[in-house]
Amino acid sequence: MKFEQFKRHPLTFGPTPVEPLPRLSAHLGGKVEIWAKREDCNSGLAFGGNKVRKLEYLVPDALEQGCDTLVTIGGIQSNHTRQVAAVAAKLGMKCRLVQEHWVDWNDAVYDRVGNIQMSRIMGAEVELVNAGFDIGIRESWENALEDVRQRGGKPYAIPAGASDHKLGGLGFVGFAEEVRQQEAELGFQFDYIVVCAVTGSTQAGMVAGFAADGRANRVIGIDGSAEPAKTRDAVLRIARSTADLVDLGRAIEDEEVVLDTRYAYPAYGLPSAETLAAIRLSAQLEGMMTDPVYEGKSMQGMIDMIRHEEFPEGARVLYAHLGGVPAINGYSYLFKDG
Ligand SMILES: Cc1ncc(COP(=O)(O)O)c(CNC2(C(=O)O)CC2)c1O
Repeated sequence: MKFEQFKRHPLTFGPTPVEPLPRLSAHLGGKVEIWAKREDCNSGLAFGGNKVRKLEYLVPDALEQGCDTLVTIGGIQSNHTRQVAAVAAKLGMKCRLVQEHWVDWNDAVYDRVGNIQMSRIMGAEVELVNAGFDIGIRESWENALEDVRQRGGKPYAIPAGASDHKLGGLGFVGFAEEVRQQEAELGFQFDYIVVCAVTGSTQAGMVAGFAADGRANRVIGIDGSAEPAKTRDAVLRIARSTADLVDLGRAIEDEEVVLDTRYAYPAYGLPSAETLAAIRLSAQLEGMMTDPVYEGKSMQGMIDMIRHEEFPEGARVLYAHLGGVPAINGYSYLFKDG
């Protein structure tokens, strides 16, 4: 089916803005022109983010099935679970969130601020589970689905990051379509798109979407999982299934998935000194906030690649800002001195 034929339930304000980052570009030598596409400003639903764009294509399925409860999973400071809670509130549906201990981080307020705080305020049923990081299908999530059924509810199953779902890549096929329209208005094409990848369907949707004009391998994924084999497998699998779904007309080749594994250290959810430096640089030069878990690492990667001249001179690089800033409140100690 053509992408345009898929049902979309509007949850975003419309096409997300693209803006130049001239001060950051100049600070890094002025040889690469950096732009940002602001998925972090895509919706009024509890600060929005990349998952709201994905959920626009899952919601019609949930409504058609007559589901009454959105059920999903993430870490304690999951942006994804917060966005699902917001969408459930907006739709008048119940929400069950499984929040596992994905990050070995002991900030005093880590489980009381930011994303999980908002999810609770929005009325989600938040269940803390003592299990470690894994982007795969979890028993805790399957138990939650069954518990909702046992209580007479009709759950809609949303896996981590809304990624391992038949419709999970569609939102970011739409991202690619939007970029093409914006490029036509701007009068040029972006040479590269830089995006953080963890559960995979954001990059996967972009790969499938940009494959339409031969740019699949211009989507530079920056691994944030620190388990890159799992993330890469997910991106490739979801890109291939999404390409089939939208009748791309060809298979996505393995080498069309570009995932840079250099920047996820020391672990998922834990920033390095270089991540913190990237967060501060973007904030102080462009007033653009990023986060210690996801966008701080993709910003770190983009900055490092530019400093090492890994992009050709004159390249236009589009940085996909996917949201994530609410989690920064759980890392307050790291910024106590600015
Ligand atoms: C702000 C932000 N930026 C990038 C990503 C990575 O996206 P994918 O999971 O689609 O690869 C997330 C994901 N977050 C997860 C979550 O539980 O919040 C799915 C892991 C994100 O929240």
